[in-house]
Amino acid sequence: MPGRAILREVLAAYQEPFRQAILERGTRVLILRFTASTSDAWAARVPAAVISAEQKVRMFTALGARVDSLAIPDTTEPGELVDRLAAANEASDIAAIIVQTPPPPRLRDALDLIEPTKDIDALGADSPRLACATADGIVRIAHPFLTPDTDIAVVGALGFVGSGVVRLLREHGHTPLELDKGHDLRQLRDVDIVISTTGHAGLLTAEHLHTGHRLVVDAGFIPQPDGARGDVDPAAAHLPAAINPVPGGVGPVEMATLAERLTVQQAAPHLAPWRYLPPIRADHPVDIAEPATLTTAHRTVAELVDLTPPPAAEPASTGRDRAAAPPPHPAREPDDVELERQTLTAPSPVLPPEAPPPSTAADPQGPTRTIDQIRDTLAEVRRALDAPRPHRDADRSDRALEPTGPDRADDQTQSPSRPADPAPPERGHDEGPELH
Ligand SMILES: NC(=O)C1=CN([C@@H]2O[C@H](COP(=O)(O)OP(=O)(O)OC[C@H]3O[C@@H](n4cnc5c(N)ncnc54)[C@H](OP(=O)(O)O)[C@@H]3O)[C@@H](O)[C@H]2O)C=CC1
Ligand SMILES: Nc1nc(=O)c2c([nH]1)NC[C@@H]1CN(c3ccc(C(=O)N[C@@H](CCC(=O)O)C(=O)O)cc3)C=[N+]21
Repeated sequence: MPGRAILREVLAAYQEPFRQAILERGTRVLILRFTASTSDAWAARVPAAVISAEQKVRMFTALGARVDSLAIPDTTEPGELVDRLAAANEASDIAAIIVQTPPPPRLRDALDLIEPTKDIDALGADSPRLACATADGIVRIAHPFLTPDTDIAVVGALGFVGSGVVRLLREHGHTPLELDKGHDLRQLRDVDIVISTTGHAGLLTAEHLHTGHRLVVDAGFIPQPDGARGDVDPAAAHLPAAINPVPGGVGPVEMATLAERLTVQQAAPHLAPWRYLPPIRADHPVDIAEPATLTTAHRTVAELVDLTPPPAAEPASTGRDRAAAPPPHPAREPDDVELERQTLTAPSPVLPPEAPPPSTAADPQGPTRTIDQIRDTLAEVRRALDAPRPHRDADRSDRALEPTGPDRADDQTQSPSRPADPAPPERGHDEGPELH
């Protein structure tokens, strides 16, 4: 799952039509995080919050928003935080307020005061959104892999991200197995899809994962001196048929979802949700941002879900004969994996705004219907891509993230504790196209 390519493509699609409008509105976003005065379990979460805040600054700036990125001490009095949030609620040019989680426990309740219309990451009790942007992105990635009878497990199901994933899956008609601390994680062996959101580096090993897993979404992001880790033990990451990398997976996907949330709210209320389509067939090439970003083992969806083989009349013009593809579950040979072009819908206004992604979850027609729906979507995407789109130039992905507007991002108290990034606080709003 090429998270960075997804983010580039989503931003490229939003910038050309909407960036100017967002600039002209003077849209502001407040990002608030806490610095650590201790070295306990809560403080261990701060580096991920720092990195994530930086990514949000870059992404919102690229969209044309002005970002106030503020770090305040974890010793801040609740009343001070309440005052800051109240001021931001009142400020008519502040469109969105994001407080980096987890907050210090004694400040948690203040998040419920965020004005619901500005709560684009579903932090407060009254947020109109069902789940945070990360959970939303995870479920979009998993969606093409889901059929009504798919068994899904969410690990870390009681947490900020995991609980959102559970809510969204339920809304799609699924009943995930919910696992959290104290549960026997070997139950994961019995499901088709694993979504892991614990933040416990290397938790899932070959004891839990195997070649029958169609998809593992690893949402863990644990910065370490030699780079970020996920929940999946790197020694077991080759086992599932599809798995996202960390970094380069869920993080950028979250940014793409947040970008959509702000764009919809500020400039494009009828914008269709961006969608992710894994490769279907080699003879259905769909445009892609950057195949070189692929770092994951991929199979076609036809191999990943229990599908009847495609009609014999379908030509397999390139690559392997899909109709002869093996069933999904037997142990995979190393040479049974091929890197294929990933597909992403044009998330832009060229797509009909009224069309939500086809839901396969509660479809009584079963898996065959799934592939039909995906084919329909692909046809739609191809039509969209055929339309003239100036920003789809060869070099558009390099231009996509260049913040060309004013950059008020101003992270006032960058944490010195970030282990993965020795770069100075000024790092990056003009350092290049990567949101990394
Ligand atoms: N875009 C991205 O890439 C994002 C990544 N993240 C990452 O996702 C991870 C989780 O974040 P968040 O949801 O905010 O964290 P939370 O602390 O809210 O949730 C984590 C959940 O996992 C549980 N858990 C911890 N260890 C285990 C274990 N060994 N077995 C089973 N369950 C366990 C926790 O239980 P308990 O509370 O009892 O410890 C908790 O319920 C972090 O690494 C975070 O950095 C988060 C947001 C976005
Ligand atoms: N209210 C709130 N919402 C969050 O979504 C939230 C949060 N608080 N607190 C902290 C966690 C962590 N998190 C990440 C987001 C993006 C990357 C990301 O983009 N990472 C890059 C790597 C960046 C780098 O290493 O410099 C990648 O995976 O490619 C990582 C981590 C969101 N979180």
